[in-house]
Amino acid sequence: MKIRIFALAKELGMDSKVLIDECNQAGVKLKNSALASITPEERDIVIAYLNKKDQPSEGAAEPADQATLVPQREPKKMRTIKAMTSRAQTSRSAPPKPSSESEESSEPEEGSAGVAVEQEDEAESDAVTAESAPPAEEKTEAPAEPVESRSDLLKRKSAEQPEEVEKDESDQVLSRDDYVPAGGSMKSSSMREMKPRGSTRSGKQQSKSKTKSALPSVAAPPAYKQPVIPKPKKKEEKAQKPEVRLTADILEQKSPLAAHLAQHTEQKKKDKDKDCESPDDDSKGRRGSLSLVEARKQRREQRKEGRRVFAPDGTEQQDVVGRRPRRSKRKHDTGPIVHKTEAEVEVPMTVRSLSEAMGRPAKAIMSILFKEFGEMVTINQIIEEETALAVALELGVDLTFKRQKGAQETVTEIVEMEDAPEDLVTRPPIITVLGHVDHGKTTLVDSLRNSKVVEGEAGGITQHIAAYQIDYNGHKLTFVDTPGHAAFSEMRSRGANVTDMVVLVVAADDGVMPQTAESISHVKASGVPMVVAMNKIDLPDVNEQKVLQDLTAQNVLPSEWGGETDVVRVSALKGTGLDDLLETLLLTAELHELKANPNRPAVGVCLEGFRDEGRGSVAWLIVQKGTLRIGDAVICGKSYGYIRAMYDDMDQQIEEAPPAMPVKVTGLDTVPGAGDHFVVVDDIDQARALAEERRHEGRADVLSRHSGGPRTLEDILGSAREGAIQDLPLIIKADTPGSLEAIRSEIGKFEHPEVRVKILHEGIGGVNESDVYLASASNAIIIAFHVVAEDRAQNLASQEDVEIRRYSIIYEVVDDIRQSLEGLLRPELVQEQTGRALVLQTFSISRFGKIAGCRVLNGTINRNDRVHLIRDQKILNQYPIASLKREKDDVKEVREGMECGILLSGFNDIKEGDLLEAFRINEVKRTLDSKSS
Ligand SMILES: Nc1nc2c(ncn2[C@@H]2O[C@H](COP(=O)(O)OP(=O)(O)OP(=O)(O)O)[C@@H](O)[C@H]2O)c(=O)[nH]1
Repeated sequence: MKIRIFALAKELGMDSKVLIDECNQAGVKLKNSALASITPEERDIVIAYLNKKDQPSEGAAEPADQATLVPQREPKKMRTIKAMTSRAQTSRSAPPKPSSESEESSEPEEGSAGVAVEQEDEAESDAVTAESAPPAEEKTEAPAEPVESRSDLLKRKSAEQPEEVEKDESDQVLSRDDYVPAGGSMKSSSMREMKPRGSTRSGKQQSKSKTKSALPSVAAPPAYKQPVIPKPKKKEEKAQKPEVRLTADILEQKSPLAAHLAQHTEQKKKDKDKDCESPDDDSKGRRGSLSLVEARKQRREQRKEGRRVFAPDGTEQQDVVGRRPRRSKRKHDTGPIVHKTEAEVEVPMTVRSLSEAMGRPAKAIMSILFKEFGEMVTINQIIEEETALAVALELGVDLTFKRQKGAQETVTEIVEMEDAPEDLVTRPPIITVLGHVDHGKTTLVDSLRNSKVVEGEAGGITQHIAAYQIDYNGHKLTFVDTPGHAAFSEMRSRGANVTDMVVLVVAADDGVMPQTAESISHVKASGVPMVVAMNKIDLPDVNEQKVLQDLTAQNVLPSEWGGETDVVRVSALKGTGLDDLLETLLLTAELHELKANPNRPAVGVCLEGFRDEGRGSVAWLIVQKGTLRIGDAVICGKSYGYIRAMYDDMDQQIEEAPPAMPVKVTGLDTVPGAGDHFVVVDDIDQARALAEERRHEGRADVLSRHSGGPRTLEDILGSAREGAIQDLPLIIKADTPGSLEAIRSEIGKFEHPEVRVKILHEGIGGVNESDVYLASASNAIIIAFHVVAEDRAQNLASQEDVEIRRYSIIYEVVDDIRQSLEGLLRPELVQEQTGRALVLQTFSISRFGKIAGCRVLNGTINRNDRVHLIRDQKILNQYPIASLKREKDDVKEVREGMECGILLSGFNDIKEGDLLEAFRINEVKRTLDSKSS
C-alpha cells in the first residue's frame, strides 16, 4: 500500500516539501507534491536515509542511546521485527529496528520456532506494540540536546508513548501469540522486539491513539542500514487517499492539513466564481468543478433561458413547467378516441368520414355493413344515407346529416341572379336552326354568313352543334346549327334551350318530315317563337301549299293563313329570301325585347366541347348574360379553369365576349359536356372547389348506378336465374360528348328481352391502351367514332385480339350494333316435318326389342330424325330413331313408298297402325324486331 508524502511528513513532524527533498536525496524520486506517494520500501529507505543523515551529528551518544534502549526490553518478549508490508500503510511508526533476528524473522519458518508472528494478525501486532513501548518510556529519561536533532525528535515522540502504550496493554486482547505452552519452551521465541508502532494496531487502539495525539509514535531508528528484504511480490493495490480523520487540530485549523484543506476550499470557490463570470465557457468544462447541487441549479437556469415562452400579444412569459415538452411519438396526435352518442356527418359520406364523425373505427362500420347488408366496402367508398343510419343505429349513435349547398345550387344561384332593369341592354337574338335532315339547315347558315361549313361535314351530315354570329345592317344575330338527324335529337333539344327563337327549315320539295315534326314539338315545349324557312324554293317541283298544309297539320298555322307563324320562302343555295328571313328574325327579336346585363360575371351554355391537338380542351360556349373575358375563372360542368384564349366563329382571337356571342375558349382542365352551363366565379379556387364537388357527385352517381346491380348472393342467383339476357359489352370512344350522347341514345333504342348493350366505358378522344385492356378483359368491342386508336393501343389490340371498329357515320354504328345484338339472340328452333311412316307390322327381337315394319307414306325418314308417335290421332311422345334398316342393312334415309324397319330409342310398345311422323329441328336466326321466339 502506498503512503502519501503528506501523511508521512506529518508522521515525521516534517514539512511535506522538506520530506520530498529528503526523499529525492535518498534516491526516491517524487513529484513535488504533498499528495505524492511512496511504497513502504521507499518509506523505509527514506527513513533509513534520514536516520543515517542524523547520526553523524549525534556523535557517540547515539549508540549509547541505542544501547540504553535495547537492553531495557525484556529479552523474552523480544521478537523479530518483520519487514513492513502493505498492512503498514496506516502506520505512522518509525521503521523497524533492523537486527540479525529480523532477517530470520522474515522467514516463514520462524513461526514454528516459537511464537509465529504473522504480520496480518492484528492481535499479534498489538502485542508487539504494547511490548515495545516500555523501553521507549525509559528513553524519555535521556538528557535532551540543546538543539533537537531529527533522531532526538523521534525519540521524544517515542517518549510520549508510555502512558498510551500502558493503556493499550491493559486493553490488549489476548492473541495466539500470547499463548505459552506448558513446557515454557516458547519463551525464547515469544520474545518480541521493537516494532513500528501502529503498523499492526487494531482499529480500536488506533482510533484511541489518534484521539490522544496526532503525533506519530516512532520506534527508535535502526543503527545500521536498512537491509533490502526480498519478499514475494504481492498484489499491488492502487494508491488511495489516506484516511484522514478530522482531528481537533484540523478543525481548529491548527494543523498543516487544515491549512491545506482551507486552501483547497478557497481554490474551489475561486473556480466557481470564475465559471459564473464566463457563461460562454463550455458547460462540460465547468461541470467538473461544480457540486451536483450547483450543477443542477445551473442546468435549470439554462433551461429556463432556452424556453422563452411568448404570450399571444408578443410579451415574454415565464414557462411554468420549465421542462422541455415531450414530443409525441405519434405523427398526428388525434387525441383520445371519443365514442359519441350523437354525430353529424356531411353528405355524401364515405366509410371514413362516417367513422370519424361517429368516433368509431372504420373496421367496425365495415363489419356491420358486411354482416347486416352483405356488402364488402372499402374505407373510401361512399355509402347511402339509409345504410349509414342503420350502421349508426347498430353502434348506438344518433346520426344526423349535414348538407352543404351543392355546387349545382351555387351555380344555379349565380345563373339565376336577377339584374337590375337599368343594367339591361338589348342583345342579339340567339336563333336555333332546326329541321329534318338534308332540308338545308347548314346551307342556310352558311349562306347567311357566307362560309362553307357544310363542305367539311362527314357525309354532309351535321354531327355537332355549331354557333355563328352574323351582322346584318348593324344588328347582330347568333345562329345555332343543330344536327338534323334523329340521333341528335337530344342534343338539339338542349340547343333549343338557349335559343330565343327558332328557324324551322322545311324543304319546299319535301314538306314536313318526322324530324320536322319532332322539332316543332321541341319548339312548342320551349315556348320560344318560331319562324319557318321554306327552303329550296329554287327547285322546280316545289309544292308550297303542301308545306303550309303540313305545318298546319302540326298546329303551326302560317301567318298568311291567319296564324302567328311567319313562313319565309328562301333558297339557301341561291341566297334568295335571306334578307326577308333576317328582317323577320330581327323584328321578332325586337318584339320580345331581348336584353341582358353585359356588366356582370358571364353565364351561358356550352354548346359543344372537344379536344384540340394544339389547344387542348376547347369549349364552344355561348354567353347568355354578362361578358366573358380572358383570364376569367370559369366552371363549366365538371370542368374548370381560367379562360386562356377566346376565338370567334371565324377562329379570330378576341378578348371578350358580350351577351349572345358564341365563342370557342381554351383553358378548361377537361372537355365539358354539351349543354353544361358555365359561370364565371370569383377565383380559381372557387371554380376548382365547385368542379371537384361536381366530380364527386358524379362519382357518387356512378357508384349508385353500380350499386343497382347484384349486391348480394341472392341478387346474383336471381339474375342468373333470369339468365336469358345476353349483354353486348361495348367501349365507345368519340370525338365529342355530343357524339357520345347520340350513339348512346341510338343504341338505347334497341330493346329486347334477351339482349342488351352494356356500355362498359365511354369517353372523348382516341382509343388508348387502357380501353384495349378493358375490352380484352371483358370481351368488349371498341367503337371508335370519329377517332382513331393510338399506335400502341392498335398493337395491343392485335395482340389481345380486340376488335376496334371505326366509324364516321352514326348509321353504320347503329347497324353494326344491331347486327351484333341479333347475333347474340338465340336462334329460333323450328320443327320441320320430313316424312310419315305407317307401322304395318311389329317384330320382337330379344336382343333389340320391338321393331316396327313401316312403309313411308310421304317424304323421307332420316336416321337422325326424331319421330312423333301418333296413335289414334294423338301424339303420344317423340323419340329418337335408334335404328333404321332396309332389309337387313342399316340405311341413312328411306324415301316415300319404301318399306323399312324402325327401332325407336326408349319406347318398346309400338303397335301396328301407329303413325311415325319424322321431323328435324332447324335453328332460325332471329332479329331484334322478332322479340318473341
Ligand atoms: N337546290 C337547293 N338545294 C339546297 C338548298 N339548300 C340546301 N340544299 C342542298 O341540300 C343538301 C343538304 O343540305 P344541308 O345544308 O347539308 O342540309 P342539313 O339540313 O344541314 O343536313 P344535316 O346537316 O344532315 O342536318 C345539300 O346538298 C345542299 O346543297 C337550296 O336552297 N336549294
